[in-house]
Parts: sequence; C-alpha cells; structure tokens
Amino acid sequence: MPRRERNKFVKRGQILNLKIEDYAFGGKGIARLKNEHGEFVVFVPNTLPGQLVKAQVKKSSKKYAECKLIDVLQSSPDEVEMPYQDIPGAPYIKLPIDLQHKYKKESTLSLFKKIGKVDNIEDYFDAFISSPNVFHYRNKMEYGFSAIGYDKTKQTDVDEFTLGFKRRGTWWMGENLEKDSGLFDEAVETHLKTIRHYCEKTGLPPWHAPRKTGFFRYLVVRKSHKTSALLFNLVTTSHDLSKFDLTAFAEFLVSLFGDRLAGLLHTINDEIGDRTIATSGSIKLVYGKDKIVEELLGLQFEISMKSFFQTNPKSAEKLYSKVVDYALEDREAVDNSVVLDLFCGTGTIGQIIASKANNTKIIGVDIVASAIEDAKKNAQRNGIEGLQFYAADVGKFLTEHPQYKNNIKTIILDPARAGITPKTLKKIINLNAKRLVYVSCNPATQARDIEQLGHANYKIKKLSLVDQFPHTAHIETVVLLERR
Ligand SMILES: C[S@@+](CC[C@H](N)C(=O)[O-])C[C@H]1O[C@@H](n2cnc3c(N)ncnc32)[C@H](O)[C@@H]1O
Repeated sequence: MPRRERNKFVKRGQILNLKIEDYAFGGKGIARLKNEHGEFVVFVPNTLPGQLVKAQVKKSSKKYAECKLIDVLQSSPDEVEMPYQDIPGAPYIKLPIDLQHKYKKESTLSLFKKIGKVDNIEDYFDAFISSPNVFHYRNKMEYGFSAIGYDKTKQTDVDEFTLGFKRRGTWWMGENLEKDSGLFDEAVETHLKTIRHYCEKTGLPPWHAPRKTGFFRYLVVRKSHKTSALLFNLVTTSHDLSKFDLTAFAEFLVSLFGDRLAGLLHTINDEIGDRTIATSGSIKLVYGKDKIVEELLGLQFEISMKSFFQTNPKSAEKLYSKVVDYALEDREAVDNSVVLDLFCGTGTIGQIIASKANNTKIIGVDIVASAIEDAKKNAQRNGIEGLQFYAADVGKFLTEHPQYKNNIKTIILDPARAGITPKTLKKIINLNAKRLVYVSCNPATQARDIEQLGHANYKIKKLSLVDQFPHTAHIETVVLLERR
C-alpha cells in the first residue's frame, strides 16, 4: 500500500457503515469517525441525519472523506412512509417537508457565511418560499430503457428489459418504475409499466449501456400544468427502426392518455455516449403537435421539447414574483429606464417586469440561440413591447455594447449552476448599476460571486429561498444587492 494511503484515516475504495449525524449544503449527510488521533468527517451525498448507511470512499484526505452512497441500511426516525416508489431523484421524499425546509435554510445560510463572508446573513433573510405543490410538481421527466436490471433478492445484475431510472449510483443498471414516484404526472407514471410491456413485446432490445447497443433508449415526457397536455419523445437508435411501427405506438399512447396526448416525437440517437442529452439527434414529429403551451403569471409560453423551461412552473411563479418584487421595490430604478436581464433564457423575467413597469426597456441576453428565438416569440405572443433579445455570451455582449456603462440602474442576473465567470462579473460591476437582483440555482457559486461583489461595494439587502424542488437537495435563491 502506498505510504500516503497508509496514513489516511480511511482509504479510497473502502466500504464503510456510517451513522449520519448532520446535514451539509447540497444534500450531503455528515458522519464522524473517531480514533486516537481525533475526529474525522465523512460526507455522504443524498443521506440524512439519523440514517445508517453503507457507503464507499471516493476521495480521502487528512481531514475528511467524500463517499458514494451504496445503500440505506436503516431509516432515520424522522422518515415517514410514502405511497410512492423510491427513486434516486427524490432522496428526501420520506422526510416531512418542514424538516426538508429547515435543513435547506440552515445549510444555505451557513454557506453565505462561509463562502460569501456575510456573517450576519440572518439579518437580511426575507422569506422561505415553499413549492405550492409538494408532490407531482415536475413538468418534465426523462425515463431510460436498460437491458440490465437488478435482482433485489440475489443482490446482483440481471438481464431484464427495464424502463425507469438508473439504479442509484450505477450507470449501467436500470430500475423499473412500477408506480407513481410522486414527482411527475401520476397517470404517466402509473401507465409507464404498460408502455414498458408494449415496447418489450416488440422483441426489440433496450439499450445495453456497457455494450452500447440496443434500440430503445429514452422516453421523455413534457407536461403543461395549465392544460394537462402531454408531449412525448421516444428516443431510439436507427438500428431496427424499420421493425418498429411509430404510428401504432402513437395510437397506443392515445389509448392510454386520450386527448391529453398533444404529440409524439421520435428522435434517432446513434451516439454511443450514455450521457447524451435525450433530445439530441435527428428529431421528427410522428403525431400531433411538437409544442405545448404553459402559463406563468398570466403570460403564455410555447414550449418545445428542447427549450428550457422551469421544471416546477407553479413554484417558478413564486420565484419570479419575488424577483420582480425586488426589482420593482425601487420604481425609480426601473420605470423610464433600461433594465438588463442577463442569462435571460426564454426571457420570462424580463417579460414580467416589462408588463408591470412603466416605459421600461428590457435587454435580454442569453448564449443559447434557440432560447432567444423562443423569448422573442413569447414576447410577441403576449403582446409585450419594449423588449430586445440578443443571443450572445454575456461577457462578449458587454464588451461590444459599452453604451450601457453608467446608464443602467437595475440588472437581473440568473446564471447557470457555474455562476458568473470572474471576467464577466468584473464587466457587470463596471456597468455601475445601482441594484442587482441575483437569482441562482446554485447558492455555492452565488455566494462566491457575492463575496466579489462585496469588494465592489455591493451589499446584500434581502435574501429569499425558494424550494423549487421538494425532496431533492436543490434550493433556489434570490438576492437583492445595492451599491453603497
Ligand atoms: C438558469 S437559466 C436562466 C433562466 C431564465 N432566467 C428563465 O427564467 O428562463 C441560465 C441561463 O444562462 C445561459 N447561459 C449560460 N452561460 C451563458 C453565457 N456565458 N452567456 C449568456 N448566457 C449564458 C443558459 O443558456 C441559460 O439559459
């Protein structure tokens, strides 16, 4: 054994049984090991205080180790029975929602203290906004086909046609979704096993991840919470396609969902990478329409299979209302002026502000051209004027448009999980805006950026947390910053 490994408290690859005692940001359970040298901390994602878990060490240093969860050996006394199937995407579903909120709030605020260096963050805390629907809140789900399943009794891999999600912690094994997971549409998930039986009966093979062969790959479903319409996308390889009757599959879906079925798309994806997004490849409409319409705060949005749209629309309404409240709190900094909506996606926030403010011009910028196209169409559809959208990298856009420097009072920021790059953040600071409303789906990178903004005299005025994804570790934050 190498010397470095010998000196460590635990070794990489080692299997440990751990009692989880605490909860760290991002859904990491904390266990503590003790020996004559003192205490050693072990993090295990997707676990919660009170559980006894089996985990494997992935990374080990002198002070702590990071593990991968293998199995929950004993539930936490806080957990309650649920009528739903346990899936990797909802590791905390058995924890009462109030406790989930408590863990999310405490761990997020402590992150702002540690990374953001805001010791008195509690003083700025405004609201914890719960999701209006705690269950069945999602509007999109990606189910995967697999040729390898898991035999629970024998605790081993088996050759099996599965449709559902990956087995927790594995990339090669699938697990059937036999009933409602409590996250997406109840009827779709109740019927998923019927869809699986239909596909299995064709005799065509599901995807075999290690061999990278097979026909059936994914079934993606989008739902409009406004109209209940369902849009399906069946992803297969091209091999054996002539043996599969797509029209008959569409008719079968109609027999299950009736007029809820808005459309069926078929995607051919022959790429071998299993991590390929399920909607990449050549896409063709088989039945109905390729779009569904969703409503948010009274505005209508057309959503295609590929376009980004908030996954929990009812909660997104709450999130957007908070963003708009913060922005409109100082009308003088919004009315009769230009507001930048940076990382605007499909332009939702900008449209809501434009519909409520007086004579405000919104400039939306996003790097994804199709999102900008959708943003333009949506603004037109809603009859909202005063919006201009640009498909560009925010950093490049700001370099190419120096006219905004010293001319902007309010900026909306809603970057992706990685946060804002230091170079772009500098350009945003140089705009010299009075107020920033910074929305984030990853408070860890937001806290990092807020530390930098602090050096440029932007101070937090208010902070709200929005629980967009109950039963997961995710939390969305809205922070209002003002320049002193
Ligand atoms: C969280 S989403 C924003 C969602 C948007 N506010 C909405 O409600 O539809 C983050 C967005 O940042 C965009 N993005 C990522 N990197 C970018 C960059 N360098 N420049 C511009 N946009 C970027 C992504 O395309 C994505 O739409």
